[in-house]
Amino acid sequence: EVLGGHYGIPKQEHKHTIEPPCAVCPRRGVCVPKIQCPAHILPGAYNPRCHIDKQHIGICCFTGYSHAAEMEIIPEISKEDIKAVHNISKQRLDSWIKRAELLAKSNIEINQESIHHHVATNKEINELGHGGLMNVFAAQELRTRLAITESDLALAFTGNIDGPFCPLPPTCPAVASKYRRIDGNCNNKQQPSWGAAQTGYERILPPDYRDGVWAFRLSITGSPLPSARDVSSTLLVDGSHPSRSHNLLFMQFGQFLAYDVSAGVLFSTANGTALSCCLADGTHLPIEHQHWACEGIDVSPKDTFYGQFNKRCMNFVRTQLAPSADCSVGYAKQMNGATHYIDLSPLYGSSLKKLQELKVAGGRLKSFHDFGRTLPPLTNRKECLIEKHGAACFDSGDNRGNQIISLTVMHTLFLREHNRIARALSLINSEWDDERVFNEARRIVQAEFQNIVYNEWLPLLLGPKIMRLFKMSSPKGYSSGYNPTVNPSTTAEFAAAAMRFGHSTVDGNIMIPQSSDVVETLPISEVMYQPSRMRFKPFLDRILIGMSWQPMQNVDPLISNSLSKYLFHGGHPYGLDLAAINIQRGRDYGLRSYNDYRKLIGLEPLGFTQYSLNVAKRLALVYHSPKDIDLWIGGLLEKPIDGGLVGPTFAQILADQFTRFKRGDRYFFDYGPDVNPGAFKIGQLLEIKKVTFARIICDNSDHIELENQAPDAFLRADLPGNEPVPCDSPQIPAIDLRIFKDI
Ligand code: HEM
Ligand SMILES: [Ca+2]
Repeated sequence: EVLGGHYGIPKQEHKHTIEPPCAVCPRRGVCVPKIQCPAHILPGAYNPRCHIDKQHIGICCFTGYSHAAEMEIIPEISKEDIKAVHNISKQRLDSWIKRAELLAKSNIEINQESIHHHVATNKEINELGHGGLMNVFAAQELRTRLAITESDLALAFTGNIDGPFCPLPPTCPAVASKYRRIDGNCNNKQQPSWGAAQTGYERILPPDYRDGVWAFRLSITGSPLPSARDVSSTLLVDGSHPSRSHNLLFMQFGQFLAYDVSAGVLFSTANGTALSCCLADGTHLPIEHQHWACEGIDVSPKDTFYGQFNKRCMNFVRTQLAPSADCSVGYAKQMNGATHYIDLSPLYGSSLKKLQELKVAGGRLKSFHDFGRTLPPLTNRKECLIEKHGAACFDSGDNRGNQIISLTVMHTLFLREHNRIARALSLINSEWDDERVFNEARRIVQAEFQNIVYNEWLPLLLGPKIMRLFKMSSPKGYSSGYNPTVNPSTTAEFAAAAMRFGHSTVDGNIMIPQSSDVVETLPISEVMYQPSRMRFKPFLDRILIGMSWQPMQNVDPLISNSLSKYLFHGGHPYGLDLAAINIQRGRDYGLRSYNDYRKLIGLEPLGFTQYSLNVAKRLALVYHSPKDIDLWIGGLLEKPIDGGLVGPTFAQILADQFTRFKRGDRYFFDYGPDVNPGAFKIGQLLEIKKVTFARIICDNSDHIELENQAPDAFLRADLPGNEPVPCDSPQIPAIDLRIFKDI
């Protein structure tokens, strides 16, 4: 094996002073898994052990579900202090913007390649982002003026401050709408902007920034961290470890889901075009020509791959910041351009403006009729790499929908599902107007999606034990567990590290069956931002069949070259390194080092020597100290937990997140009318709960070559018991839409 056998981590002996766990937590504490009570790692914290249920031990938590990052307020800051720093931050912002405008006009020859992986911005979003920046300036200024310590900053925000950058709270109707708002606002009654698009990521642990506010962290030794590219090229290798059970559809659904809940908005020029941090000759832009958001990744002249191309700089642009909803001053919080909720943002978008572009008459989504087949609408955005004749790029609620053709397939399936249901609803309820049809179809498809996430996909990721421990398994009918104090927002740790486990599951090739005995090997580097094969009639059926048979790759330190050397190469002999970008993104978001998260979940921190010899050598080659290891790297080096795909650290971060997405979402599909303004009638809910991903494929593929489908769509079709069956088999139950007749 490439990394010398067990790169994994030896089983940890628990060395607790064992006092018996409490039966009931004192002082009305709640018994939770450690990760849901980050306050337990604070010095002097008191959190006795307790029984979560018969099998699981947790800790008594007295801070509810609030996390370490938002516990107390720095008392000694006065209104006057704040006013003074506001003025300063306003000036600072003006000068930064001026500088950026000058840079945009300078005719220095920047590197144009591979700068299109990008979430769209517009004036309104950039304005909000300026609010976020002013917050950071104010925090930096306060820190130096008042000698606020880093640990104070980590714990505390100033209280509500009337600044020029406070976003207005959304106005919500007195009677909650039956339908989710497209931008995610008005879900939580007390905190109406929680989970909304363009708000900040939450955190599990406070950030680790050099200045406590926004600057990249340093090594524990005080020197800079190793280059993200060096870490990637030293610790990760290309290679194939196919999964014995999970197929490529599992991987592909994961990316679609990831983009629903997370879309880091990068800084851009004033008119929204992407920034470049590297020169045409492959070196970094001189400092005086760099935009403030540049953190171009250093590439060593001795780089095993990029060295031959004299490439010394890999483009990296920082994520924009969000002003805090409660209008307080503190460390930087990155901006999520999508709604944090699981609500199919990639299909419907996260703003009214986008939705209006996507909607058409009949309550349907705009589509492109390609000789009788429905595809997402074409777009004329210039993001598709090779603009040869007929080259297509598709529009959707998410600008990343063309990143890879198998992702475009997901968009196509759910677009067709929406239109299929809309059509059926308007037949059953002929008196409904378009708006009603659209909203009801959207509500149903969102519910189907959440059902697939929680009942099919997530159990296959985390295993039954964690599903139970975090109380995420669903009952037959309505479920309970809504908790208005739970912040549903995506965490920085989830978006910049744990959920990126998926990058390890990507295979460099997709197998496309051409006929019963010929299979085409399609390198994914040929279908990034090049989805035009979608227009080839039998392609959709073929790739769906291919992905259901083909194993995904295991979660381990093996990353396909197509991601780590050729990402978005666009015809050049090299592309970007997604692994290096993941590491750099973690530092951009102030993620703490891996060992801090181990401590958080109750595991011993690791030293180099606790890894296998080979891995230890490589780790020591790049990192100055085991306390420097980046979270994404540390997570990939862990051995998967029993019954799950990822190691314990990622598993806990993911589980914490998916509990928030459920407990913090008043519109969660299987909550009853007691909490959910859009609750389904029980009979309707039972129909929706029948819908599996296999059903979505059966109802929305072309049936040119796909007639049979494996019932467990995320498991390999060659697994015993999962043999493909005809689409009308009772093993792939269908929803009876007649139950949605409004009488
Ligand atoms: C199939 C090929 C894939 C490609 C080409 C791809 C590419 C990318 C790129 C370019 C980014 C932006 C990186 C950055 O600037 O920070 C990204 C982010 C991300 N990816 Fe992937 N990815 C793929 C698959 C997956 C899968 C399978 C998953 C999860 C199961 C996943 C999860 C994520 C997450 C959570 C982010 C962060 C999104 C954000 O917050 O903006 N990706 N990916
Ligand atoms: Ca969403």
